[in-house]
Amino acid sequence: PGWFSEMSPMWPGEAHSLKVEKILYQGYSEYQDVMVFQSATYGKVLVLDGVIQVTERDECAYQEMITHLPLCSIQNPKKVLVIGGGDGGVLREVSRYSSVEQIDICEIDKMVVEVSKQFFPNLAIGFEDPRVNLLIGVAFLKNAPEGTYDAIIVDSSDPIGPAQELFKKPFFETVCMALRPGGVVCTQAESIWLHMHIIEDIISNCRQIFKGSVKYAWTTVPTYPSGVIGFMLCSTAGPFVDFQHPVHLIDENDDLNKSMGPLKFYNPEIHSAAFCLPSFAKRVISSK
Ligand SMILES: NCCCN[C@H]1CC[C@H](NCCCN)CC1
Repeated sequence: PGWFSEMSPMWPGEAHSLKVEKILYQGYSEYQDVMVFQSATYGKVLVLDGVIQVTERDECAYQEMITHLPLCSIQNPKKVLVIGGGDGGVLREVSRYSSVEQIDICEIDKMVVEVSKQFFPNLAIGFEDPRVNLLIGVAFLKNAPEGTYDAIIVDSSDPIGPAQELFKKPFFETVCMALRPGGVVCTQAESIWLHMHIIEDIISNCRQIFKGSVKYAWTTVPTYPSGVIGFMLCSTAGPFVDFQHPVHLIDENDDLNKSMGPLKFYNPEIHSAAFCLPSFAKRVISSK
């Protein structure tokens, strides 16, 4: 009945709208307002504090890129940590790797997990993998184990709200300590059309903390404001990581991948292309 418009001070003067067929859930967790609606053309939509998180139609772009950009850049990831990601989509993508032995996920809001399990079975399937350990809350981050993870994926919402700490320097230091030498992190890194200042801050923090590679990639997600979303890819000191040329090819015929269904978005060419930037962004990002 009507339209949902995504308005926010984070993208002033613009709003992406989706035609609503039916509101399926509305609730308040201890951290944020949670809503799910059936849209006319993008499937079900998850909204937190008025901000679109995932839609069934285009979530593949975000979940596949934020996961495979880091994991295809290293050999044989074994231990993976997901921060945020309570909808389960990133877990689904991480579970495609037979080399992975342990997937820890640290999500602040258990309502996101419960709502995803109820309304987004194709994302929550990620929680069914026996390698997954779900930790609710932030305590884990306060004393994350050092030098443990091959890869950390920070699948966060935006700087205004519960995820604001995940965009600050101390958090990047915690992530760096939790990684093994040559380990990689991939974070949700906003939009080059909307947030060049946020991106500049993230880049300068990351260049100070991560002594390996620091690269920015981006992709298209129609239902995120400005239609694009970026990723910050960093590696710690140790074995060199060339993010722009994947060293691992996902084998779509192995059992794990078959059970997750074919990749809808990610492929090796779009992996490399994701690091090509328009001049206005390249000028800022490469110079930092
Ligand atoms: N697993 C999906 C989690 C969703 N991540 C974020 C949801 C909010 C979205 N705002 C985009 C704001 C403009 N860059 C960024 C991705």
